[in-house]
Amino acid sequence: MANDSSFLFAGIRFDRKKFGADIARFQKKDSDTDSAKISSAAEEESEKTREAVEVKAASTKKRKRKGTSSETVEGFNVFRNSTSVVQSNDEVRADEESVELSEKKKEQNRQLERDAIFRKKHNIHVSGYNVPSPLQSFDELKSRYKCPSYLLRNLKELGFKEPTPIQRQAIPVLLHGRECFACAPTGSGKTFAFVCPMLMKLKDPEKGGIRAVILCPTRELSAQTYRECRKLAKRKKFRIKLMTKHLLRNADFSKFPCDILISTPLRLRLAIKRKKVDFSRVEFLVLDESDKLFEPVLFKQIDSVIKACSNPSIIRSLFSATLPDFVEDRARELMHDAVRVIVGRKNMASETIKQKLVFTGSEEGKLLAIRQSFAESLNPPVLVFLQSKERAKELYGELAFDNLRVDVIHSDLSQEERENAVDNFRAGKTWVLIATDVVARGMDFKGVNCVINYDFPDSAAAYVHRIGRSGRAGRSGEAITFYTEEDIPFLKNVANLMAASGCEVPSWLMELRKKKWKKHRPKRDSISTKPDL
Ligand SMILES: Nc1ncnc2c1ncn2[C@@H]1O[C@H](COP(=O)(O)OP(=O)(O)OP(=O)(O)O)[C@@H](O)[C@H]1O
Repeated sequence: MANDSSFLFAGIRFDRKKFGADIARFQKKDSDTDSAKISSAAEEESEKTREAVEVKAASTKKRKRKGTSSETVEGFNVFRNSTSVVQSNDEVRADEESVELSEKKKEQNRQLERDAIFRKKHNIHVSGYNVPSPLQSFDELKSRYKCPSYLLRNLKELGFKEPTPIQRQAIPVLLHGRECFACAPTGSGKTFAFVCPMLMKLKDPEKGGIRAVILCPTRELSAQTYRECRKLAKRKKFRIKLMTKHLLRNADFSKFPCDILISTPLRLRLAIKRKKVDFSRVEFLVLDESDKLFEPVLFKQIDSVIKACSNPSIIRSLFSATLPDFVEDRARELMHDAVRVIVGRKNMASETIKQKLVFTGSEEGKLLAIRQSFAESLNPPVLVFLQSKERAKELYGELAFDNLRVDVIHSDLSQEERENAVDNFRAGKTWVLIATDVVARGMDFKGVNCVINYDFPDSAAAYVHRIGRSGRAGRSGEAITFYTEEDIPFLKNVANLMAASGCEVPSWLMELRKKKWKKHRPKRDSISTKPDL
């Protein structure tokens, strides 16, 4: 009978854990009833049999596993269905690891979700593999990336309380050693977005050659970036150098300790060609206003710099407020596993600028309109853009005697004259600065209240960058664009940019047809009212 019962119960799994309460109840009754005794005996028997079977199974399993694992069977744990489950240490660990892994995965997914919500809130769009989480605050520079205190102190002194959207995303990307191409509106703090990770990664000053390079399309912008870098690196003895004509001529580049070098592409190209400057140790290369640098005229120059920066672990980044597709394509070819960061919409004008179009009919109409505008309400500083240096000089010739504090900047001036023009405008000594596109990009003249496009810009990018000299760092600004008959084919292009950045545009403008707009610099009548001698 015992054999019979053991036969009957062999293989039956009774989940003692699950039915623990019932077992206790039955066990209590067992003492009173025969049937209960029988059942208890049967269960005991079954338990013995089960144990025997399971020990056998375990030893078989152990034998099977011999050679692959020397772990001993710990014992019986869970009874599942009708088969015995015996877990080795390995299996237990594997189970634990898989639980841990799935927890980790779940937490990663939750973090991805939080990042996506946060990015949406700040209008940040990213693409690329495994993009690092954006910064919630500058405090995270310390908690996540051990930012040195000198830099945090400098930030405080500059009055930077919260990171701007481009800083929130581009800084972690670069700190993770990822290459990056980024597009964010004018005046949105792109300079700090690349200087901050650069300073953090360089850690301390070193003597062994050039370690980081920032390329800017104009001398004015190079000089500005140099000043910004020095402000941010205050209290740390980094060797930050601006490649001037003087430096290029006189420096001994065989012994040139330099942590960060800022330059226009032409000067670096000359440094490579004439002075055989070694760029093979460069760890960071930034192409600021990258779409300008990728234009054919400058591309040859930057190409030689990119090639000279041969360090295989170099981190390259591209920044601009306008990022045409051809630049993205080049960037992808050039970079490894790059992250793309776009704030707002690509190639969009800043939303803090009130934009207006004014029909002036003719060149005379433009001069009248600007005089009238200044007479009614001159709210300096005002920046006026023209399409060529000749026209800038002509307008200056007209306005210089109008009892305005007016100055002019263009490429025919000496370096010193250009610097003076910028400094005087910054200091408020000049109210109206007449300019060519030489100061259209990157220049951070704080508090420019109004930009006047005296001559219609020659491209969408030129429009976005010119008007972006006002309305910076969250401040409001104004942009007025004069147009004549010749510019009408391209009005729709400006209207689209205006509408995209939230300005009201008359419906008739939106109904116009859009025309491909590039290098629109029509021959215009002279501005000068003085008789030719
Ligand atoms: N986090 C911040 N908080 C407040 N101000 C900031 C912050 N970051 C930068 N700024 C300020 O914003 C201004 C514009 O910054 P920056 O010149 O870097 O803009 P940008 O995006 O490079 O513009 P552009 O496209 O015209 O070159 C500067 O005066 C800078 O000091």
